[in-house]
Amino acid sequence: MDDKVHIAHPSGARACVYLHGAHLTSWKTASGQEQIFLSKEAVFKPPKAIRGGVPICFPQFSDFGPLETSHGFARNTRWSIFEREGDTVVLKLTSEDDNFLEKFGCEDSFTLSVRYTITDFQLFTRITVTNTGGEEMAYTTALHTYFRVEDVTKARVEGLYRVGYLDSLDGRVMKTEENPCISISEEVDRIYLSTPPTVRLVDPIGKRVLTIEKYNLPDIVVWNPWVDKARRTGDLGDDEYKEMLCVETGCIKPAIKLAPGTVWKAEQIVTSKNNVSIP
Ligand SMILES: O=P(O)(O)OC[C@H]1O[C@H](O)[C@H](O)[C@@H](O)[C@@H]1O
Repeated sequence: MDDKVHIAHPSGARACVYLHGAHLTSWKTASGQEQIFLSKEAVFKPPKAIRGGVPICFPQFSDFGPLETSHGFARNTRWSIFEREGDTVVLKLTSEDDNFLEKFGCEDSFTLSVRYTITDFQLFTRITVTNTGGEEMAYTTALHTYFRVEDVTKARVEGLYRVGYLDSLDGRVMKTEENPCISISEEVDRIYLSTPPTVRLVDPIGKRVLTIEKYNLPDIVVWNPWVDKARRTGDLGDDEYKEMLCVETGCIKPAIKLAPGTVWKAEQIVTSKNNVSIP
């Protein structure tokens, strides 16, 4: 059975999603430009998560939850195809698919689905969680998107000015963003809380502006491993940190609490403007 799904839009836009993790590894807009970073050293062998693309962190982001598996197990597990049509694919993972209790200590009963749709210059992602059990379910989640940038030292994230963040490199103490534009010149690992509905990633050398809109995903992680962490990360090339910037939309703090039988939905819409001249 094939382990990946290709979706296409009549404009020429294309995307590729692996069943392993429902992991989007490539998104090319109608201009042909790749928007997503995927490490040349990525390992496509479960249970290892794929380095790059869009890992889905569920039912926990990092260690924000009771599980020992960082970022949860959805990214390490094979999903099934629920729907597939032209520009859209919907993948599903349910707690009945695998023994998540024995393997990861997860007691919840749930259905998780992710829908990807592409248009000429947009990528729509919708996550739906249904609590199919009899107890309240608590979880944290994120779309851990590795955006491709031509030169991370010239890239910037806009829209987080004056937003509070937990600095994961400084004991997760709360700080406030003092810069209207966040630029990267060292390792950065921050969880911005209660962020505005739209942020922008500007990549001047790649001549592109990505607008990230989101619903029900209040938090944003900005991560770049920089030199030392890239060297320590086995499935990332030593210099590849220059070509990537993670801007991860999520629900991290506080955790979501989902009553039995209820449904939670969240969406992210990324619009990429290509071939723009940026000063
Ligand atoms: O190496 P991974 O488990 O894929 O995690 C990669 C990164 O994910 C997030 O961005 C976290 O904030 C980082 O602390 C972590 O290093």
